[in-house]
Amino acid sequence: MSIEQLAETARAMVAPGKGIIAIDESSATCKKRFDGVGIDCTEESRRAYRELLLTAPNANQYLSGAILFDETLRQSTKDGVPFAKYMLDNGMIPGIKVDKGTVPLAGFPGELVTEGLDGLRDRLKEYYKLGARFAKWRAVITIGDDIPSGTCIEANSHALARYAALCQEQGLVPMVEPEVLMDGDHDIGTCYEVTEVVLRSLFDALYNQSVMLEGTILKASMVVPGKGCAEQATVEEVAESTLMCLKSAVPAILPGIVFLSGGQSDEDATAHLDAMNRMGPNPWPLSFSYGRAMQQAALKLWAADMTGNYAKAQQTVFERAKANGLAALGQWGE
Ligand SMILES: O=P(O)(O)OC[C@H]1O[C@](O)(COP(=O)(O)O)[C@@H](O)[C@@H]1O
Repeated sequence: MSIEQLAETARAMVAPGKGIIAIDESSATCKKRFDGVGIDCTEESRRAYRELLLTAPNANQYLSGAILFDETLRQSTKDGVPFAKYMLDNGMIPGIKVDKGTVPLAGFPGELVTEGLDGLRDRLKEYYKLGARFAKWRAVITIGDDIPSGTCIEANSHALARYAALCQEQGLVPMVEPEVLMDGDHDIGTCYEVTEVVLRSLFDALYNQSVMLEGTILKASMVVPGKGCAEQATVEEVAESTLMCLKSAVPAILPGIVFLSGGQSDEDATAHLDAMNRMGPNPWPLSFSYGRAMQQAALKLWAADMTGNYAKAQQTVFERAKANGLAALGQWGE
């Protein structure tokens, strides 16, 4: 796979006014979300829910792609069209979550490292055949007393870089996601410092593993105070801090940055993205790869009445996609 083809896919992922819907919850996370609204989590209920999200009428005007879970990439619409084919036919790029989740980092209480490198080359080969053109790996960094440690940051960066190099070898664009969690009572300054160190470490590791940045997308967390912090930040503060942090640590050659929502409200996730784009021009397109901030309204409606609310739930997916697509242009709420 040439770097030009990878770069083309990466640019298409962050095409103007478009972003990504993240529907790659592992079955355990999906169960947590379904339990929250009283839905039985079965292979078929997960399939039906993902169909609702992927086939929301006109949402593809604002969605360049979706991140799927392994199970979903192998599933089809109720009419028998494989989801990957449905997406490609509707102008959306199929992506796949390839990490195998987090485990405690031995010797470092309270810290996590992401697993999934063993056998990854062969899994990527298969995912490519199934239609995936980008792949996501999520590392989790927790802020707390004396953490994150340098060891945790380095271990996660090293794994991210190894996965990214394998993705490019197999023709998939890596979407590297080092998520700094919002859990905790730390202030926005602490989140800034940690995020900056994490990003510097990540780009250092990507460089060391010869990952081509032109064919890489960063999925970043925004710089925000911890959920338990008494002093919450304004939209402008979050946008300014996040932009400054990214500008100080992310090379300009990167084709784009997308954000995770991390537990922010739908409105906040959109407002923050919009504000950052209004503060541009920025070195890279800034867009979204939201999970909860794209889905939670639809999930609630669908849970309340699966048949009666089906169209309404799909309409909210369209509305969330449109709002975030406009925010990616800095034109939300005009
Ligand atoms: O815990 P899991 O199953 O890996 O899922 C974590 C989720 O976090 C994300 O990376 C970001 O989602 P949010 O926007 O809801 O924070 C999703 O892509 C993914 O589904």
